[in-house]
Amino acid sequence: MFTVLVPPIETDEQYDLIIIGSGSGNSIPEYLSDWNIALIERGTFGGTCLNVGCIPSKMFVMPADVALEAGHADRLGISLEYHGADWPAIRDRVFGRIDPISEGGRQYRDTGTENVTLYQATAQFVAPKVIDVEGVRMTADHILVATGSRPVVPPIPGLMETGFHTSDTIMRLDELPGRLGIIGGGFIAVEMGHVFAGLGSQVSVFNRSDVLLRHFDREIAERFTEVFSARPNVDVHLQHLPTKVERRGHEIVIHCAGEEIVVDQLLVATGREPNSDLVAAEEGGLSCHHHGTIEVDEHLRTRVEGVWAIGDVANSWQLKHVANHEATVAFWNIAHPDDLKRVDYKAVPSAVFSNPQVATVGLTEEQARAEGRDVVIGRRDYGGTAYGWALVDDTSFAKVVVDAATGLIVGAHIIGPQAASLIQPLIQAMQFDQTAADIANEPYWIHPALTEVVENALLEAVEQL
Ligand SMILES: Cc1cc2nc3c(=O)[nH]c(=O)nc-3n(C[C@H](O)[C@H](O)[C@H](O)COP(=O)(O)OP(=O)(O)OC[C@H]3O[C@@H](n4cnc5c(N)ncnc54)[C@H](O)[C@@H]3O)c2cc1C
Ligand SMILES: NC(=O)c1ccc[n+]([C@@H]2O[C@H](COP(=O)([O-])OP(=O)(O)OC[C@H]3O[C@@H](n4cnc5c(N)ncnc54)[C@H](O)[C@@H]3O)[C@@H](O)[C@H]2O)c1
Repeated sequence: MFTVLVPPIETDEQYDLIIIGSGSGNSIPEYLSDWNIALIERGTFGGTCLNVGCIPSKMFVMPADVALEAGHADRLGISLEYHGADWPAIRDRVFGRIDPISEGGRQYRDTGTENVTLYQATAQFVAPKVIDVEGVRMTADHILVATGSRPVVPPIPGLMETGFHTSDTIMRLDELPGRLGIIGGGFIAVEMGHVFAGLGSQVSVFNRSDVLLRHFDREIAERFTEVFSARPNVDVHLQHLPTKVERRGHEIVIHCAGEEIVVDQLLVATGREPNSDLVAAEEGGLSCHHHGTIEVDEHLRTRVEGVWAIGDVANSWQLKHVANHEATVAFWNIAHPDDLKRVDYKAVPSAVFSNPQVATVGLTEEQARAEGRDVVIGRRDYGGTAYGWALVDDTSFAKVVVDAATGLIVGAHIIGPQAASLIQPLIQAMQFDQTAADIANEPYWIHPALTEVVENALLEAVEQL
């Protein structure tokens, strides 16, 4: 499998294992406690998820959910009023929790783990299996590349001169902006759009496709777009991208489809690119796909013997639970060359923590049909179950895509409250090859819990088999 075999090399430093990146790369297992390890991190210790990604963003989503729900309380017959957010207090609570965790992790690796040497600098390959860290050349029997990804900036005229935020900076704003422009219509655009609109900013979203969340099941993307666009403080521009952005004093003017939209802050959320270039992967003999991810096999080995890659720099999922799974597999394989494990992408789920919430696993209905599968669709509105009546919900639903030949679930998609949790039994079923009929009919489903939405979607599919 390896196309590059590297003979022993003389360098300044020699380790058993070099790890580049302290996000998922930092989950060093106990069984490596007697290995001599170098951990190299150029930025804030702990990586994206902890510092600028999953964790802080969800801590902001929660107050936005509560603020939005206050505005919906009248449908339950109670009167609540949202009086606004103390943004600095929310921000300081979130980062007051997170920043010490990052710093604690940094200190632990710096002085608390005898077998680990922490370098706070940029690592770059200068040759296969040779890394340069600020002039120090080092090598190791194994090198794990876990350098993650970074925001992509689209080539919109005036953007660079005007200045803008990405997800790296938007959560640390000094004050809640009165008006926020967002370019993009994917995960970050709708999660951050929810946060700011929910807390009171006027949010204008600019998205080049005809729906938000366009990679999701079409019916889900359309429903999401409809509900999100109807929210207070939200203004969605579809099928048009800004042609120019400019600063006028303290304001930013976005030119789009003949209109000028004026905002106070601008967030660019148009995808993330892998940090393979930051580690000079090609100098190290590694080969990259055209979009920049490092090529790995099912054991997470690169083409250079002893060099491994995981997480956003190696996969296109760009999800933390995938990076975590890959870290577990790669560390195991590094330490157990005679018992290599394979990565498992059989049922990779994801969830968008916007409002409404969305969760997905497996094939969309369109993908399943495009593959030529004979599928049946089971669908249930939240409003068609007892708990949905309690919620007074008329927009949420769950949908399962079931292979008619095998009875197996090939995809599941949910939009609505607790979608990310509701989908879990369907992920389990797909992983363990349980049929839709088995999981609909065999276990108890608690009455009248919201999970009855999933049970009924399954039953509807099973009736058609
Ligand atoms: C706003 C936002 C919200 C998200 N929310 C979710 C979510 O809810 N659920 C989910 O599953 N995923 C979410 N993600 C995605 C998730 O954060 C990433 O998939 C995950 O963190 C990737 O982990 P990683 O270990 O590959 O990389 P990272 O955690 O990014 O770690 C890479 C580290 O390598 C360092 N580095 C890079 N180059 C070098 C170099 N040359 N030398 C030394 N160090 C280097 C970087 O500084 C960084 O600290 C979110 C992402 C963002 C941006
Ligand atoms: N809840 C979660 O799991 C979560 C949350 C946030 C981020 N993430 C991860 O981080 C990744 C990055 O998030 P994201 O929202 O930046 O990416 P995304 O891929 O979800 O969405 C990118 C958006 O930008 C648009 N776009 C792409 N190129 C463009 C261009 N040149 N000009 C204008 N628009 C363009 C796309 O059409 C899309 O709407 C996600 O793919 C996801 O894997 C996950």
